[in-house]
Amino acid sequence: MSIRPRRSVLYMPGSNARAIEKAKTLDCDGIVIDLEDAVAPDAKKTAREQAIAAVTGGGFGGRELFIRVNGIETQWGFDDLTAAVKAAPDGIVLPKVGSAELLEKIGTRLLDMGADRKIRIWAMIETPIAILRIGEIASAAKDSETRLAGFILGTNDLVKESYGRIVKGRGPLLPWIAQTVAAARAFNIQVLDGVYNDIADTDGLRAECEQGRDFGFDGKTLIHPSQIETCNAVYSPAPNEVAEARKTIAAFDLPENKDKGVIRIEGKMVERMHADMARRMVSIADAISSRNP
Ligand SMILES: CC(C)(COP(=O)(O)OP(=O)(O)OC[C@H]1O[C@@H](n2cnc3c(N)ncnc32)[C@H](O)[C@@H]1OP(=O)(O)O)[C@@H](O)C(=O)NCCC(=O)NCCSC(=O)C[C@H](O)C(=O)O
Ligand SMILES: [Mg+2]
Repeated sequence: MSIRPRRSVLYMPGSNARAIEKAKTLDCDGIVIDLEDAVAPDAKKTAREQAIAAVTGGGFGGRELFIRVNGIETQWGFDDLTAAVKAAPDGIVLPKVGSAELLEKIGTRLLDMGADRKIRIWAMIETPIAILRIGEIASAAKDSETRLAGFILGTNDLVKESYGRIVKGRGPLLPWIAQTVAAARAFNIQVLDGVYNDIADTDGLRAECEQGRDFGFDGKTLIHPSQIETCNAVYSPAPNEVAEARKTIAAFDLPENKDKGVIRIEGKMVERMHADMARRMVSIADAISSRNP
């Protein structure tokens, strides 16, 4: 089982050259250079040029590199996509995806452009229509030409579009969060949680990271370097959890347990599915410790 850590994925505006440069030194697993909502209309062209120069220039080590383009229907979308394809980041993030057809259309366009096969597509789930069609959108991953690798939740836009409010604990969003994670898992794609806007509130960030982790997210998107440490800590399996996982795997590997579906370890019932969960946890822990930032 090979897993790439995506505990912490930091956004930065493509227009902010200092932030892009600083990202090369930060302990995050991924970086999203944003051309969309964090960039004012007058700065769109500069942001695109800076994003492309940064990706092409490299220097980001093992951090996964994403460019978030403007929606393809906007005046900037097509030029952003064309430029991103040339720069060839690991992922292109599409904002406000509302249908599987859009992903198919983008997939065809990437093929026509001769885009490097390594470029994956990440769909932002941030509109009510995306929530209503979440299973259908995730099912686009069955068609490899869509290159759909994962979902990124856009909680700011979701709250805006639903006329809701951002509240501690995210009560109003929980059904949508659950739907998004379930759809991603059903079609075997990754899923990253939305951002936490209150940069100074470390306790609130920790609570939200824990909530997202417990829902099953692979990691969280972030907006400020100060959020990385907390997020990495929450999304890294704890040493005692990893030790327990290794014990579970070893127990099922014993010859006497080879044909058993369930065993008792230190007083607890453990089934083979727990061994599968343990293997996943160990893979994540190994991937984190062997990563090269
Ligand atoms: C939110 C900010 C505008 C705050 O900026 P500022 O007050 O200037 O930050 P600091 O002075 O605290 O910065 C300290 C140093 O850290 C660097 N920095 C700051 N932010 C970043 C960053 N995101 N990436 C890399 N480096 C960063 C500063 O350059 C300072 O460094 P130094 O010069 O060495 O002192 C700002 O943090 C920011 O712009 N954040 C990202 C905003 C963004 O990209 N938003 C888009 C995605 S959020 C979203 O909406 C998701 C989704 O679509 C949804 O709908 O929910
Ligand atoms: Mg958004």
